[in-house]
Parts: sequence; structure tokens; C-alpha cells
Amino acid sequence: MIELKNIDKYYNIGTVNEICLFKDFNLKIQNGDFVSVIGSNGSGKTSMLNLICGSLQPEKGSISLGGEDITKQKEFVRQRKIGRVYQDPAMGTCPSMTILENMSLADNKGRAYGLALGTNKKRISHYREMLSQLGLGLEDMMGTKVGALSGGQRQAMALLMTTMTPIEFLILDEHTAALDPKTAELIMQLTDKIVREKNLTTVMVTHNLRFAVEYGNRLIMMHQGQAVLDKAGKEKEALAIEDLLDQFNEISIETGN
Ligand SMILES: Nc1ncnc2c1ncn2[C@@H]1O[C@H](COP(=O)(O)OP(=O)(O)OP(=O)(O)O)[C@@H](O)[C@H]1O
Repeated sequence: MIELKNIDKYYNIGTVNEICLFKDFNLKIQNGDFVSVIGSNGSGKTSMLNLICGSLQPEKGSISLGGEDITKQKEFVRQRKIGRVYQDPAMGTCPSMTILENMSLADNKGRAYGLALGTNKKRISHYREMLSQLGLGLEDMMGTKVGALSGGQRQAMALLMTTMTPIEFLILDEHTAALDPKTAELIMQLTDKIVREKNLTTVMVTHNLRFAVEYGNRLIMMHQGQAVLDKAGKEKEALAIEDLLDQFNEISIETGN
């Protein structure tokens, strides 16, 4: 379970630009949940992900993962359990290295040795098999530099690499936003497959309302540092894109924002 408890988060403390983004913010995500998070620009979605991943520290409150208090735990330690895929496909892969080298690097994440041990014949055929499941022909391009791949191919690799080691939590930060509609669809289907197969507890921030409605078992809408809509199970299944648009409009009218 991921739990954010009584979180306060300020930016630009002590300056004229000081803002309080989260005040007593609470969120519980149960094991196995796939949560879609939507919301207007600046509502706090990425900040929430950063708090979970440890690249941002709260001023008050606690964050726990599987019952363990990780509020003070460093980001690189959290990475053993939490995988994150970013909007920019370049963030999750190394462009100057080959597909094989990237796979090996991801495979050896958190281990004390380098590439040599990871690239033996047995592992290469394992990587080939994993890549072939993407259905993009990458298994026949093991010597190709990742920088030469398309955005969609790179994002598929980023997803595969992030989930190669046994993580428990997957953070998706607008990971289809930079892709064309067809490729975004493909990456979403791949995401869903990986999440189900590995039973990953997943938080996906997206501006794509259809993806938010169609995927996952819970949907949260953020606004000004608060979850203004939170639907799970059957209630989430009943949601339509129009309901979300209505909710967006209501919020805008109420806050003039
Ligand atoms: N490093 C920072 N320094 C100062 N203010 C910040 C910082 N990061 C975020 N903010 C502010 O916090 C608020 C929430 O930002 P955040 O990026 O979390 O929102 P978001 O919902 O992810 O937005 P978007 O949909 O545009 O990505 C915004 O007002 C933003 O300007």
C-alpha cells in the first residue's frame, strides 16, 4: 500500500512567491490498485508523484510504502521498489547505448557488477524474448543505438526496462503524452498487460480522459492540491468522459480557474 498522510507541501518558502500546494493531504492506494490521476495544469499531480518517489520532501506529514515509513528515505533507495516512466521517452533509456546495453543496464539495476556479467548468452536470449513480446521487432535490432529509435519504440523500451527488476510500484508520469494517438494506444495496452502480469500497484498521471476512464480500477481528479473526485470499482466503471468534463467545468466555475 502507498500512503500519504497529513502532507503539507509549500514551494518558494519565505519568498513573495510562496505557495501552499498541499495542506493536510491524505491518500491511500491499496496493493494491486491501478489509479488514474487527472486534473488541471498545476493541480499538483506531478508534485504528488515526486513526493512518492522521493525527489520532493514534504514540510509535514509522512509517506509509507507497504507499511514502511519512507518519508526520509533517499530517492535511489525507493527506486528498488518503485519504477517510474516519464513523459519524455529519453528519460528512461540511454540514447548512446545499444538496445542490448540498455537491457543489460536495466537488468543489473541495484546490483554490484557492471555490463559484462549481464550480457552472457543466456541473458541475451532472455532479452530477445522480452523484446519480442513488444511486437515492435526490437529483438532483431539488439546492436542498434536506442537514440535511433522512434519515441514510441523508446517508450516501450523504457516501460520494459523499468519493470524488468522486481519492483512493486509503478509510477507513470504522463507517459503517453508525447506519442501519436496510435502509438499512445499501443503503449497503454502494453502498460496494462505488464501491470496485470506483474500485479504492480500503479499510479498513472494522464491528461487523456479516455485512458483514465478505460484503464485502471480507480480514478482521482486533482484540483488545487486536493482530490476533488475519487471513484473506484463499479463507480469508476460507470464514469464516462462527459462526467469528467462536467466535473472540470464545475471546478472552473467555482474557483474561476
Ligand atoms: N519546483 C517548483 N518550484 C516552485 N513551484 C513549483 C515547483 N514545482 C511545482 N510548482 C508549482 O506547484 C503547482 C503544482 O505543480 P505540478 O507540476 O505538481 O502540477 P501538475 O498537476 O503536475 O501540472 P501539469 O498538469 O501542468 O503537469 C504549480 O503551481 C507549480 O507552479
